[in-house]
Amino acid sequence: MNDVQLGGTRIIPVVALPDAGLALDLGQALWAGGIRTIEITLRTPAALAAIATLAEQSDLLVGAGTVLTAEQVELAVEAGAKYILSPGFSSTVVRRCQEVGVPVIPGIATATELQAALEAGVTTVKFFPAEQLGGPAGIRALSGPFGQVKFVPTGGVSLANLAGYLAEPAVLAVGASWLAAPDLLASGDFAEITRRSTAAVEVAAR
Ligand SMILES: O=C[C@H](O)COP(=O)(O)O
Ligand SMILES: CC(=O)C(=O)O
Repeated sequence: MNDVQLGGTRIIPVVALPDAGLALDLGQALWAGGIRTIEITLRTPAALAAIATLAEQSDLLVGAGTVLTAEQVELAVEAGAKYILSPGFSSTVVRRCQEVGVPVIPGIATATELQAALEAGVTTVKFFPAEQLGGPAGIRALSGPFGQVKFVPTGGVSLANLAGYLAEPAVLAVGASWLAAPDLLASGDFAEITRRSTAAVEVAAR
């Protein structure tokens, strides 16, 4: 269920897209930089249309983020999302994903939430907000009692600290917004999105 193939690069750009018309240019810019997956957050009205566009017209593995309700699970999957992410843990969201048969990566911030996720049958979780929760050391600490869990740290991950996260054996991939930052999307600076992607993929390949 949770064996999401995160495109090999272990880097998930987390994107709040202001306009679905940007989706294809964004997808191409990320792909050119070696990125193979994307998390489109349901934080903007453009999100579902952007998911549909990228699912149909790009080779990126498209995930839907900030999924907070069972209805949003359905809408995201209908639009073409191949995996679902949430900032926190909701047994309702997880159950709907399991019923629909789509991999889900819920967020956790504590050992208690992680136990709830395990009880719900989830073994891959988002660690959010990662930097504020202690970064790689926080993940290492949770990995002691929860050795079977894979983490997707998100929140405060940057080019500067990326290598430290990826060096953790329990880290499946990281999520981060700096690759396709809001100011780059607003100004249409897709070349910079490719540059940032290339730099991140280079670090991940080391
Ligand atoms: O809401 C936060 C995003 O999910 C990712 O965090 P970030 O902007 O610190 O990379
Ligand atoms: C926090 C995050 O990445 C999400 O909203 O899914």
